[in-house]
Amino acid sequence: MEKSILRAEYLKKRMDLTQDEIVAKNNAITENLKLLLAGQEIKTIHIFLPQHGKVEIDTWQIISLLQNSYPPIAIATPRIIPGTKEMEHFLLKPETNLIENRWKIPEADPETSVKIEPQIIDAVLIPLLAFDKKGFRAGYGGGYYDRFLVQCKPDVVKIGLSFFEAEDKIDGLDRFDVAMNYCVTPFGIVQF
Ligand SMILES: Nc1nc2c(c(=O)[nH]1)N(C=O)[C@@H](CNc1ccc(C(=O)N[C@@H](CCC(=O)O)C(=O)O)cc1)CN2
Ligand SMILES: Nc1ncnc2c1ncn2[C@@H]1O[C@H](COP(=O)(O)OP(=O)(O)OP(=O)(O)O)[C@@H](O)[C@H]1O
Repeated sequence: MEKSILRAEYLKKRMDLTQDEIVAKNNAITENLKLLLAGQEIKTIHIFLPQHGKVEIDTWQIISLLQNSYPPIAIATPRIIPGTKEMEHFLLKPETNLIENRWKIPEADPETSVKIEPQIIDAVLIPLLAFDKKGFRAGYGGGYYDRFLVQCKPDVVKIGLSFFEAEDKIDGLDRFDVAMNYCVTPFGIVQF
């Protein structure tokens, strides 16, 4: 199905989730991600922070788990460079000062945080609305992650997080679309 149609359909599917379903799905995604990360050698992981007021995966749960159980793993988080479709990246620590951007996505304060280069990142957790059986995704449509992922090292592990299962095929992909290596859902780990 066409990317733009899937985007609208999955925004609605998300809005229709009950609070109980959201909690259960977040817990299952965190558990499944834990299993996936246990088999990887990761020093630095890049994690998006959930948009306030929207139904997104609660990555704070994943962040707490990493900070408590795997403190040597460094966590990086993106900041949209205002007026562009580019992101820069900062270390996320318990003491990091967060500022909400115009879309109510919390971001590290660029004045007081440590900036990192995409090349040092070993794994990226990727937000998405829908994904397909080949590992392609539909996001909010900014193209932020496609621009970012090509700046990472070639063997960076690209991990999508999804509330829902795969679509057969996303149509309307373009030459910039970067496929993921895995997608973690409440139902399991999909490898591409
Ligand atoms: N938590 C989180 N952070 C993320 C993403 C994400 O999906 N989730 N993104 C993933 O790439 C990027 C932000 N993506 C965005 C893409 C488009 C618009 C946008 O065009 N907003 C419209 C309003 C859309 C609406 O409210 O439905 C606008 O400002 O006009 C905003 C953010 C980077 N950070
Ligand atoms: N590396 C790039 N250089 C130039 N344009 C790009 C690049 N990556 C993506 N684009 C363009 O950005 C637009 C949005 O891309 P796309 O529909 O793939 O967004 P998305 O993956 O849903 O969003 P996001 O990555 O922000 O979650 C498209 O027109 C796409 O061609």
